[in-house]
Formats: sequence, structure tokens, C-alpha cells
Amino acid sequence: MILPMVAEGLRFSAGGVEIIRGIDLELRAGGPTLVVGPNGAGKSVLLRLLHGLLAPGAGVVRWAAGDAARRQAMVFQRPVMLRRSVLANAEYPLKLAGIDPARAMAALERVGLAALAGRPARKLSGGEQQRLALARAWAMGPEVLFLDEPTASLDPAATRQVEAIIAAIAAQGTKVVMTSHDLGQARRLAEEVVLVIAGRVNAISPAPDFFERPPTGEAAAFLRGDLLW
Ligand SMILES: Nc1ncnc2c1ncn2[C@@H]1O[C@H](COP(=O)(O)OP(=O)(O)OP(=O)(O)O)[C@@H](O)[C@H]1O
Repeated sequence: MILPMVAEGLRFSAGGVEIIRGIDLELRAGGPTLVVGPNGAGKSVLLRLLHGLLAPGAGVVRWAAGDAARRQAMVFQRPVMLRRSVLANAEYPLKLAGIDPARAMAALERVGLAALAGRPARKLSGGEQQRLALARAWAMGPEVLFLDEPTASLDPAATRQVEAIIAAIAAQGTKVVMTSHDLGQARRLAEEVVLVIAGRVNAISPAPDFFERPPTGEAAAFLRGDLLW
């Protein structure tokens, strides 16, 4: 088990601007953690720091086991597809990791893409590409899956399909940690909510508490749509 993960004193600056300004956070096994907050708050940068894509300027991300890098995956708002078939895209990371590539087809079936396995991946719709990106990550059997605004460029129908897949991934025991600007989505998916404002964690709560009894004045303002920064 690579969880719990503890982040301590995380700071990150770019271009002379301090984007993450001292974040302490613990991630435990369980249902999805939704990272929400105003535009530019630092949600995406925080996810990249936790995943290890960015190195913090200060602070540390500590996982319970040493081989954490291999047991966590990340999916982005606009996934990058190889110029190959849907199936080849799903198989590629498995082959690199020495995992049975047969898992790729099983994952495509779980996201409803088995019938499109032979299609060029780049010809898929945005929603289908996002389902493929989730299948590709899911096939790896990650213990933790980071999702950065996975439905931000999708229409409502594709969004619901992707949410159903995320819920299924979480139900099978993968810890999902995702950013979203969509509070409806956070209500539908979250077990826990982390509110980030101006590079700091303003509130962490179980989801029902966050929505029904906002723990801070900023959380209440954010839920009303009054918090722009
Ligand atoms: N590599 C970088 N260099 C300079 N500035 C950056 C870099 N990455 C992010 N930023 C800036 O840091 C701030 C936080 O960015 P981030 O993408 O984490 O915000 P966010 O909370 O995910 O916002 P949104 O909801 O708009 O996606 C933004 O002002 C962004 O422009």
C-alpha cells in the first residue's frame, strides 16, 4: 500500500510567482477526493506536485511505500494519444511496465470502447478519448489515480459517461484524487472535498459536510459562486 500519503509544507513558484504557498495534506484510502477552488488557485499544480510531475520548491510528498511512482497514474484534461489504434494505445503502457497486455482489452470493455479497439485513437471524439485515457490508466491497476479536470472539455452526456467510469474505478478500490471546477460533479463524486484558494488549503471536509455545513466563510462564498479569487 502506498497510502496514506502525507504532503508537508509544499511550496512551488514559477516565473517569480508563488503558486503553492505552504500546503499540508494527507490522502487516505477511500472514496474520491475532489480538489476544488477558484480559477488559478493552484489545483492543477498541486496535483502535479502530489503525482511527482513537478518537484516542490520546498516541502515533501511522502508515500507509505517506496515504489509509489509505479503505483499511481494521472489523466489530463486533454489526453495525449499515440498515432495508433485504440487498443495499441491501451496496451502501450502495459508493455512498457511488463504487465500482461491482455488487460488492455478488458479495460476497453469496461469503458465501452471494445467495439472501437481497431480505430485510430486520434479519430475518436473528445469523450471517447477521455474514456480511452481512463481505460489506459485503469488497466495499470493503480492504487492512486490523479485526474486533472477530466471532463472540462466534454459535453454533458460525455461528462456523465466519464463520471460513471470514475465512480467504477473508485468502487474497485483505486483512490481517485481529481480537480474539478464543476460543483455538481463534486457533489456527485466526492467522498472528501479539499478547497484550495490562492495556493493554500482553505478547508478539507467529508463531502456532505462541505456542501451542507460549509466549514469556512470562504467555502460558503465559493458554494454561493461569490468567490472569484
Ligand atoms: N509552469 C508555470 N509557469 C508559470 N505559471 C504557472 C505555471 N503553471 C501554473 N501557473 C500559474 O499558476 C496559477 C495556478 O495554476 P493552476 O493551473 O494550478 O490553477 P487551477 O487552480 O488548476 O486553475 P483552473 O481552475 O483555472 O484550471 C495560475 O495563475 C497559472 O497561470
